[in-house]
Amino acid sequence: MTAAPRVVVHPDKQALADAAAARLVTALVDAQTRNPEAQVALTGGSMGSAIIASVLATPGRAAVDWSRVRVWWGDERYLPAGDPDRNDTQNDAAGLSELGLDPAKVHRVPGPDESESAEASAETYARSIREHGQKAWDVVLFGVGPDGHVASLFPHHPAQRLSDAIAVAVHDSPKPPPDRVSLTFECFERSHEVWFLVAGGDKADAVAAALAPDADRWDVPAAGPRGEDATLWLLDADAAARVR
Ligand SMILES: O=C(O)[C@H](O)[C@@H](O)[C@H](O)[C@H](O)COP(=O)(O)O
Repeated sequence: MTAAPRVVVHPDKQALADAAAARLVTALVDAQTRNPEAQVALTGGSMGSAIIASVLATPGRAAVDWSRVRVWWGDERYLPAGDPDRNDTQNDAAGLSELGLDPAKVHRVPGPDESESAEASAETYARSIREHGQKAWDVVLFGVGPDGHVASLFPHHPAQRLSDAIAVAVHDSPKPPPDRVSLTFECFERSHEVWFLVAGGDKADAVAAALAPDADRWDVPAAGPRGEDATLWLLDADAAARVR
């Protein structure tokens, strides 16, 4: 069973980031009372970095034992380590490296400097998840593109359809760069909580389409992932403008 989507609207992007950060701190503390380690999948985009900056500014963050948090990414642009366009580089710049994480528990997707191909990278990443990624993610964060994409699963792109796999190489992405590695819908099914963080009027149509009762993830990938315990759409007022 998965949880039906619930919508939470905040006045603006900063309020959304701050509230999501407080929520994340609480979720990680909770997860650490259930299990030795909390497992979180981060996202790129401006919201992926905004939540990290807000976590850093939240006094409550000291309640989390950051050395017992395992960090993953839902997708990565297939670029060399440290490239400014990589999701992890942008998250690092937002303050990820200042949280006190154990670098051995920060699982980065190998780029072309560390793997022969996006396929090989996806395989290596999937292997790490099998080894260290417990039974389920505690929290998976997603940004949503104006086209309704999540992670690197794009509308009508064949990579969406891969089954029996944890991670997939994505080529010919409609958004640059063309080569990426993404977790699959199947992998995201193992999530306790799935949170979509969406701000801005340019996302209003995509949000409404994803939340429509007859939404199909082939057309609107953001309609796909759901958490077992919670599926939260954390929006600012502009992104929520067309939600009924
Ligand atoms: O891989 C990418 O090209 C981006 O990371 C992308 O997937 C981003 O997460 C969304 O477009 C939401 O972006 P915002 O958070 O800036 O709205």
